[in-house]
Amino acid sequence: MKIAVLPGDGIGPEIVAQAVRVLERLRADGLAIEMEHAPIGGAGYDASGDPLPDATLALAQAADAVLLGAVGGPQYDTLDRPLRPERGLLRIRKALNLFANLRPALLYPELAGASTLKPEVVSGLDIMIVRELTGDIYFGQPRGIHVNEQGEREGFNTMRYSESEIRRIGHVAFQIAQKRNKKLCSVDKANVLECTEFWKEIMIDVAKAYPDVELSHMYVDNAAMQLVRAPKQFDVIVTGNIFGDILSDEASMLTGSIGMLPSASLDQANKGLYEPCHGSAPDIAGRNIANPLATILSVAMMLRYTFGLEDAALRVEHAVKRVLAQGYRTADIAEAGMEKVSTSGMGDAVLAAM
Ligand SMILES: NC(=O)C1=CN([C@@H]2O[C@H](COP(=O)(O)OP(=O)(O)OC[C@H]3O[C@@H](n4cnc5c(N)ncnc54)[C@H](O)[C@@H]3O)[C@@H](O)[C@H]2O)C=CC1
Ligand SMILES: CC(C)CC(=O)C(=O)O
Ligand SMILES: [Mg+2]
Repeated sequence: MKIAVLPGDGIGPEIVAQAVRVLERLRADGLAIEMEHAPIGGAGYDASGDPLPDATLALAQAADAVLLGAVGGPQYDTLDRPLRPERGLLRIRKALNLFANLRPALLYPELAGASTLKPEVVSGLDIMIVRELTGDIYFGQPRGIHVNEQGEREGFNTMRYSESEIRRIGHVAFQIAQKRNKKLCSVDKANVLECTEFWKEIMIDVAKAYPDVELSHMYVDNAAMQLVRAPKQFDVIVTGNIFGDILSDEASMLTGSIGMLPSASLDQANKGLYEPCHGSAPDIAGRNIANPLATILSVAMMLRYTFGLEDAALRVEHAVKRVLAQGYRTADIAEAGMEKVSTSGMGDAVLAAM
């Protein structure tokens, strides 16, 4: 199992270090895991002037799976924007054809008090957000900032989806729904945006191949509201790139913290890139206080989706559950009066629980 490890920036190296310890422990217990590190994002730019250096992309392409921390930081938010996502993060997603982004928002019962919602509203919460990851307004051309016909500067992006892009993410979502509670909600803004009107039309057509799955539709503004009103009405959500990006950050708070939300980004053959849903958190970087559990849970997703090692995935997930039951909390999930552990302290606890 060849794993490319790309820690990135900000808290990326801190949280990835804890996930690597988990992989090392699995290796010590017999799994044939090989890891190689490479820079991405600001680390790549600082090393070679490129947020996705050729050697990093080649390593990721040759690997079976990629473990990523996060990229970005205020030092790169200059006018020339050296880390424009289409040069780094979006580029690696496209190059590896990672069109299916799975973001499970699962509430560990031990964290019910850390959720922004009342325990009775969130207890038992288990939503799978299936986000299309290589299309939509994040990739659509044309895009840019130019002077328009009135002589005024304007910025513009293009929301677009081809039929085949919608169909393939639709099939992924329906197949996941089949294995769960056979309920799929497609989120769009079909009342205003032709692109998502088309999305809805194709989803309805894909549904014909899955008569056992109940397909519903919801506008994204309502979905954002329903997620905080009555989130347990959802089981599997399928949506486009930008809506999925936003709704998954929102859903993370139902589970206690964005530091709890892992993700898998998969191609057609389940080769995958695994990363927490959050960013590089520059506001807490370098202080050993970030929550590494989303990244550790991303390792569990890697074991499950790319390597088919369900037992190893469960071992990691059970260890996370155990440390939460034992009362270990990083600052983001600590309720008032609870003792807080550091990033590495949480890693120690997970390893001990394994
Ligand atoms: N996949 C990626 O690499 C992503 C990168 N970014 C980049 O990250 C940078 C910061 O972006 P933000 O909008 O601030 O989003 P962010 O997700 O990095 O942080 C938002 C808030 O959540 C907190 N947070 C995030 N992860 C946490 C963790 N593991 N433990 C505890 N608290 C955590 C942060 O401290 C911050 O208050 C930007 O440069 C952005 O472009 C943002 C999202 C995804
Ligand atoms: C470049 C952005 C699309 C990264 C992000 O916020 C995400 O994938 O969640
Ligand atoms: Mg995001």
